[in-house]
Amino acid sequence: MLLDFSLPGGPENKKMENLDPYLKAEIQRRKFLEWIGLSSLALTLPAISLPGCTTSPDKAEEIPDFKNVFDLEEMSGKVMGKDAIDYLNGGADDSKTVKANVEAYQRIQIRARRLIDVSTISTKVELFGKTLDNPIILSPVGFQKFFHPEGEIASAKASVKKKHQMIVSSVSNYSVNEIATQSQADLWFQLYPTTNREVTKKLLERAEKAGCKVCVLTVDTPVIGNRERGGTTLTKLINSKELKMGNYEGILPEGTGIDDPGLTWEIIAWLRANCNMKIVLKGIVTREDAALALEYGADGIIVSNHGGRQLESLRSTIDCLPEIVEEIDGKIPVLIDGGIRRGTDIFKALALGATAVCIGRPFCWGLGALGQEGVEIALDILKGELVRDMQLAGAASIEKITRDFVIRI
Ligand SMILES: Cc1cc2nc3c(=O)[nH]c(=O)nc-3n(C[C@H](O)[C@H](O)[C@H](O)COP(=O)(O)O)c2cc1C
Ligand SMILES: CC(C)CC(=O)C(=O)O
Repeated sequence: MLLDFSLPGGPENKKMENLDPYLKAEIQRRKFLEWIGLSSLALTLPAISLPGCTTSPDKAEEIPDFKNVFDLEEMSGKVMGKDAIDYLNGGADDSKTVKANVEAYQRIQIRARRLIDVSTISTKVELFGKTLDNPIILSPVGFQKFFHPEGEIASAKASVKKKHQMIVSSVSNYSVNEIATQSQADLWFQLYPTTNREVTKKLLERAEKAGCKVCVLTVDTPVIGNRERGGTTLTKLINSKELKMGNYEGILPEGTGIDDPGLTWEIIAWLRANCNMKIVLKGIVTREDAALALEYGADGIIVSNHGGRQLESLRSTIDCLPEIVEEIDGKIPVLIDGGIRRGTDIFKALALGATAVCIGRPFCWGLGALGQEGVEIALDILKGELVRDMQLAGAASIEKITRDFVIRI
């Protein structure tokens, strides 16, 4: 049967714990291929290979055809352990906001224009002084080794290869420095300030040393949401000796929490005084807080409800977007995440005023299914869909995707 990469210490993991991570990944891959009856593919998928394992191009057509990110979700559900699946896919309470994020996109329809030259499509966007190849960013997702042994390093390598911006979570398993060094990625850093500002300062120093120019401050996590699905998994992850939180190594005194329920808007001035990164607030869901973000000098915001994992009964993020875009009025970039599963979702978010979008679970499904290669497939699928949708809707570049392209039903 498949290897169980759920919490360390499980019966399968006992057998695996002394193995090199690459070897573990390869075994996981081979077991999976065997399980779906395509073991010959072990020789055609080149990302992680054992000595003597050769690639054979004539077998390439046998690579399973992932039509959309849901195919990756399905595959990851077969490869990963139950705890990992629940941690990844679960939300707060009854996971209604998780569903709302996805379903809300169906209440928006596209008004396509005709006879527009779409022979060349540009997906480039300008963000914080840099030109990004495309507006699809990898959201910060913690504990990625729980999904695949190569964790954040696999995701970062995929992001470099496919030219997507990646945001590293404070609670990544590999440290931001290891991820940057091994992938050569130009990363942004997501911050959970601790109650101990000296520790927070050290986290910022580590991020800056790893080359991060943008600090994404998550503002929706004064405490952790009621994660009924997966139950105690998150607490176990935070305290796990095996799946360490790389960024906190050697700096987190015993008993110091990784969230701070006392955090207020003052944190923005404190961050300004203690780092040189751009400051982006992640988790804004109202017009009022968008106004405060401007007042306190944030450089950008991400409209997010943490993928429905924090407060249940929040509106879907795409429903929150218009009032926030109106309030911000072009003064700073407004990004969005939550429920984006299709190129058309990205198109709709951009039409409603988002500068770029972030995706969480979709790239992790790829990671859980096939490691780096799976993340690459997820990114290819979403970017491919976006490009085709831009052609079909009649918008040849991102700036041409305006409000007129969508209508709410
Ligand atoms: C498994 C998992 C771990 C996450 N970890 C973090 C984190 O460490 N920091 C953070 O700001 N958001 C975290 N998030 C939230 C994501 O950044 C993002 O807001 C959310 O996944 C977007 O929704 P989507 O998964 O529907 O795309 C996490 C989400 C998931 C699914
Ligand atoms: C709360 C964090 C420790 C991790 C996280 O952001 C998440 O699991 O959603």
